[in-house]
Amino acid sequence: MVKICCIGAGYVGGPTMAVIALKCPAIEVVVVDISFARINAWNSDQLPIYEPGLDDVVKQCRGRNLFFSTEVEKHVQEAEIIFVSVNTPTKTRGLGAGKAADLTYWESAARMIADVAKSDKIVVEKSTVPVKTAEAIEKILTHNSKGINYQILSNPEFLAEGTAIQDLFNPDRVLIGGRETPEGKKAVQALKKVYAQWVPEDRILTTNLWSAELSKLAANAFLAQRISSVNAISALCEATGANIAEVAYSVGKDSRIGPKFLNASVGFGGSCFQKDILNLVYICECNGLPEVANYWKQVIKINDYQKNRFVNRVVSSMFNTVSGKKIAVLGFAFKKDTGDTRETPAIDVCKGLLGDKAAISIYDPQVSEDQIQRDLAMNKFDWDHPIHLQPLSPTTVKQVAVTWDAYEATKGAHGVCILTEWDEFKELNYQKIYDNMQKPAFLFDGRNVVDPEKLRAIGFVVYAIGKPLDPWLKDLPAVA
Ligand SMILES: NC(=O)C1=CN([C@@H]2O[C@H](COP(=O)(O)OP(=O)(O)OC[C@H]3O[C@@H](n4cnc5c(N)ncnc54)[C@H](O)[C@@H]3O)[C@@H](O)[C@H]2O)C=CC1
Ligand SMILES: O=C(O)[C@H]1O[C@H](OP(=O)(O)OP(=O)(O)OC[C@H]2O[C@@H](n3ccc(=O)[nH]c3=O)[C@H](O)[C@@H]2O)[C@H](O)[C@@H](O)[C@@H]1O
Repeated sequence: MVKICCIGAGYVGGPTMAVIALKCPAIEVVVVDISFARINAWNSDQLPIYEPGLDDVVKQCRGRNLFFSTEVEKHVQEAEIIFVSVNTPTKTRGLGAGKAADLTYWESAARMIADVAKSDKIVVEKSTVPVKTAEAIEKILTHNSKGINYQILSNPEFLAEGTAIQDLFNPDRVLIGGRETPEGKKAVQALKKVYAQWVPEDRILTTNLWSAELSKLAANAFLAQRISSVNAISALCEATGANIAEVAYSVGKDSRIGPKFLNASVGFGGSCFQKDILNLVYICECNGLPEVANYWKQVIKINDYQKNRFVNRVVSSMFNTVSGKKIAVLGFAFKKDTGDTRETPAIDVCKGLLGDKAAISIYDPQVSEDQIQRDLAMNKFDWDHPIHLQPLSPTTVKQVAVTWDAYEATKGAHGVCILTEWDEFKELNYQKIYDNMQKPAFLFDGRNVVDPEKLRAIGFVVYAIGKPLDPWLKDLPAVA
């Protein structure tokens, strides 16, 4: 039986390996992690991440050919193929701080593999890494190889959270990069054989190592760029009376542009877009390409601008101060159908409102109070380090309350901010919410989930990203 080991039982390692185990019953898959809490959760009925369809897949194969363990070295030693899916945070100190990828966790995984291996291994980069990382990993592995043959492959992951299982079952493409030597080609074929169990052959792309590594960074940069592009246009819509929904629809109808990823929002979040673009920017700078670096940097700048613009709209609409006012925040996750809050725009919006001394009441169907308090207390980029290295009981932010009900969160509030596009927010009884709020009652829709006209008919003052402005806001100065 072929044995696969995956180092890192996170959002990528867990679901990816569960799907490999499901689709390849003849392969034994062990997912290992240094976090006992994470592995315990993977072995329980309460999985450590919320992902539609994941419970089902895990239930079908856990204990059969899918295992979760903290015995990292044992399983690394036994495996023929080792996926490495550990964190690759943005560096917070030293050379490249605030931009470059911190490869500490990757390096320690590679050194551990070199220390314990007793047979030939295929080592697969599953984490998103800078171009040329494979070269560094190769050096670590072969420096003291004891005659062991290592082949490094780049097999970046393209799943999106909230649709991970669907994406893994039916990927647009699987990308495998390897060395162009006979041994390299053999390793590529071995990994291709795994995916070919369920992915049509024409969707399995094989390239050289550097193309595979760079394609992942480029794909995320292109996706994020679309959001910043539509968000930039949303600001112009508000200034001119155009409607971003109509503009995005008309633009997306061009088959060369396409309709996806054109939803204007309060800004993109998630663990990767910002991190990967910063990483790309750093790589461009290191390669003497400042113009290219600045081009991509602008995608991040517009995203920050969009989040600031939203906070400024809230504060300026409410008589230029939210001090002591209750603001309800509906949605804290970075997108719907996930409990993940990494780099969620809600963090920046809440911090902005707290900076103006608002009292915030937050409701999200999948995010716990503990997580929200951690997020609001944590320094930038600190979240992307293994959980056991993060402070256990962070200081709680006193002006923040977390509720488990949207009606409770909005009761007595002066304003409501919708920051995640959860489906249930479309179905709320907004008349009831309005009746229980302070007047004038403000609603700021950062995800365009409500119909502004219907809410205005109830009596709300409504701001919706990129939509024609409420008469209330029209006379206020443009904000940026
Ligand atoms: N979250 C996502 O949707 C996607 C993430 N990626 C990339 O995949 C990589 C992992 O991301 P996530 O799964 O979201 O991170 P994560 O933080 O959920 O999981 C990483 C896991 O690795 C473990 N770990 C760290 N160092 C270790 C070591 N030396 N030995 C054993 N375990 C170790 C941590 O304890 C943690 O559980 C990143 O490079 C990310 O950019 C790529 C595509 C999608
Ligand atoms: O490398 C990664 O981590 C992954 O990053 C993204 O996946 P993810 O961050 O999980 O979620 P997305 O659906 O891409 O959404 C990212 C952010 O953009 C926002 N978004 C998305 C689309 C849109 O039209 N408008 C918009 O504001 C979302 O609300 C969310 O905050 C990519 O879509 C995946 O292909 C990639 O594998």
